[in-house]
Amino acid sequence: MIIETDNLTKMYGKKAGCREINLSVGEGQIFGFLGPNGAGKSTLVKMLVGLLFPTSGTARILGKPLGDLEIRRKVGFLPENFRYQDWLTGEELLTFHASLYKMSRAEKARRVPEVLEQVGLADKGRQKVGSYSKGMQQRVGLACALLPDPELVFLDEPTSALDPLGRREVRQIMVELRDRGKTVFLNSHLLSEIEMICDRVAIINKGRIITEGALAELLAGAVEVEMQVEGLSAQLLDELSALYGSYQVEGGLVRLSLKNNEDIPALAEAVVRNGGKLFSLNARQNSLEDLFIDLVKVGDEECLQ
Ligand SMILES: Nc1ncnc2c1ncn2[C@@H]1O[C@H](COP(=O)(O)OP(=O)(O)OP(=O)(O)O)[C@@H](O)[C@H]1O
Repeated sequence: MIIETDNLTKMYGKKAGCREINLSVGEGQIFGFLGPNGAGKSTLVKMLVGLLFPTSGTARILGKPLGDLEIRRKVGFLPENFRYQDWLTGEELLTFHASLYKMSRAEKARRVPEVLEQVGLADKGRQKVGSYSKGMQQRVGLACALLPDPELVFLDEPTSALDPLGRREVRQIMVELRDRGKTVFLNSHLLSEIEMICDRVAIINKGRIITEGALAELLAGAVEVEMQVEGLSAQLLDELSALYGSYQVEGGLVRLSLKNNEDIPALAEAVVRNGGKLFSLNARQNSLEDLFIDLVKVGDEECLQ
């Protein structure tokens, strides 16, 4: 495992940053870490990159305990609130970060132009960071994170300042990293972005992980169906109720939820067998946004009880 945490907890005085986090992130995947504002995402990432000490619990990164210096050289990090030295040029900033990574002179000379190219700033390296747009500053931050060709890279909202084209380019960079066997730990509020590229996700709310798994499996459940049916008999409605629990009828439209796509043929068959005329059937798979809102809402309601 590339990241393994065991009951990792951070308390800020009496307030929890995150509690009893047990996560495993495997090699060569893009792992999406999401949660509402103040849920504990940055707290966890800061502990994993060594900026905060856990209050209790342990974690291993690339097989070594937190704080191992050799491992830190193999880890990249783009923080959420990036702010770099305005007076340095892009090249100078990267050269400084390369020194922090203890790169040799030759390595610096090779990697700095490479990462500038990778993030689309090849012709801006001699320009002062203070004159960069917000999107360019985010790109140079990403370049810092990619500098050591990391085995594991933490990206906290890496596309928040980028235009749609820039977002696509950064997604492409993340996918390329994964294709080269690297692991990307991605914090993002852009659920569509997470849905597009992540292999696994975890959702955190109020400091605790509330779900974790392969994205495809998490989204495999609940399919919302809307059917236009003529001839809705009591017998048909009884069967729908017996098979699928609740349903709603409005005019000739019937709406219900199925556990997954596999149940669609049986539903159509039940309508026809009970004398219904099926004019249309539209099925919509739950999106990550639906899942996120449902889970976070349930968590909040439980807290109020
Ligand atoms: N230095 C700190 N001192 C006290 N409380 C803190 C500190 N940093 C974070 N917190 C609290 O810990 C909780 C988790 O904060 P954290 O910044 O990890 O959330 P987040 O999920 O990253 O939020 P966002 O999406 O808004 O960036 C919040 O309740 C926050 O107020």
